[in-house]
Amino acid sequence: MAPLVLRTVAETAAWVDSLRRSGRRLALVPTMGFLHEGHVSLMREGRRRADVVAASIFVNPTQFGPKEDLSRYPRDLEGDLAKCASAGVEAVFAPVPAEVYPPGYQTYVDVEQVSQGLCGARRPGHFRGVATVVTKLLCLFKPQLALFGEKDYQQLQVIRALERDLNLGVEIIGMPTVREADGLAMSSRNAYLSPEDRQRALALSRGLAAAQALCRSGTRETPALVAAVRRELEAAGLREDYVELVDATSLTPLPAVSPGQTARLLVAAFVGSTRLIDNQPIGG
Ligand SMILES: Nc1ncnc2c1ncn2[C@@H]1O[C@H](COP(=O)(O)OP(=O)(O)OP(=O)(O)O)[C@@H](O)[C@H]1O
Ligand SMILES: CC(C)(CO)[C@@H](O)C(=O)[O-]
Ligand code: BAL
Repeated sequence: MAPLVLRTVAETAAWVDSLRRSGRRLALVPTMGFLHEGHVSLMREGRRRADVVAASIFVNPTQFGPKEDLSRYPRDLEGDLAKCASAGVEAVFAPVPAEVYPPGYQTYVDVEQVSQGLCGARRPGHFRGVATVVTKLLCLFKPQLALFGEKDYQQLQVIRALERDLNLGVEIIGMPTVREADGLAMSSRNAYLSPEDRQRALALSRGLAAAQALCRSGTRETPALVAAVRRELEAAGLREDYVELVDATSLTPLPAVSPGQTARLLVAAFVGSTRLIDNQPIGG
């Protein structure tokens, strides 16, 4: 069935109220639209864990830097609604920016520590925008659970922190990265890639796999693991934004992967003008 499309905060609040009166458990999947199988995996898991799934489709202006791709970010509401329908989504919040940030809007959420490095360092203000809109969505929908992808690994840690620090009482579920058959992490921004760039973009997942193989064979020091990723980026002619090995929860940089440690290797790189990210657990 086609999902109910909610355009305003007032309509959404009324829908949420009636849902709460019915006692049904709600799962929320926030997105920026141009949906792919990664998003659909979150929706299906939400359907499995709750009675009702709602999604938001909102290209959030506050998380884009002044020179980033806000105006050309891919959009396809009609196609997205069809995908939501087939994933069993009951309602989709698809507001215009002024509905989320009306004149006089002045409240922002800063998650201090986990926002600092990685994408936070490379995209100043990005996680302030993400944390603000996600807090607003969680307050509006009051879901029992909300699902996010590990593809945006730092974002997931930022959202876990804000939920905990603000006592929002929402279960935050992190879901594994859905990949194309050749390993490329699915991402709405893959739509920007020419066929040649699409091939070159494989260097991100290939580099992470090479580092993991190296680690499994006993090389556990950060410089060697990072160099394994860099080799793949360089061979494909990609421009590195960062390659870092960090603790999987605090995201603080690690000098090496210690035995039994949960570490995460993260990469961001430009394929032409398109910035892509990927990550994976490493060691263990
Ligand atoms: N390949 C994926 N596997 C699992 N979850 C994903 C994947 N891609 C995105 N998600 C998750 O879907 C949610 C919405 O993400 P978003 O709409 O920004 O999609 P995106 O493909 O990450 O877009 P972008 O290309 O702008 O990074 C986020 O929680 C994100 O982590
Ligand atoms: C979580 C999110 C929907 C907030 O705008 C966005 O950052 C995304 O799509 O990952
Ligand atoms: N998927 C994270 C949203 C962004 O890059 O702005």
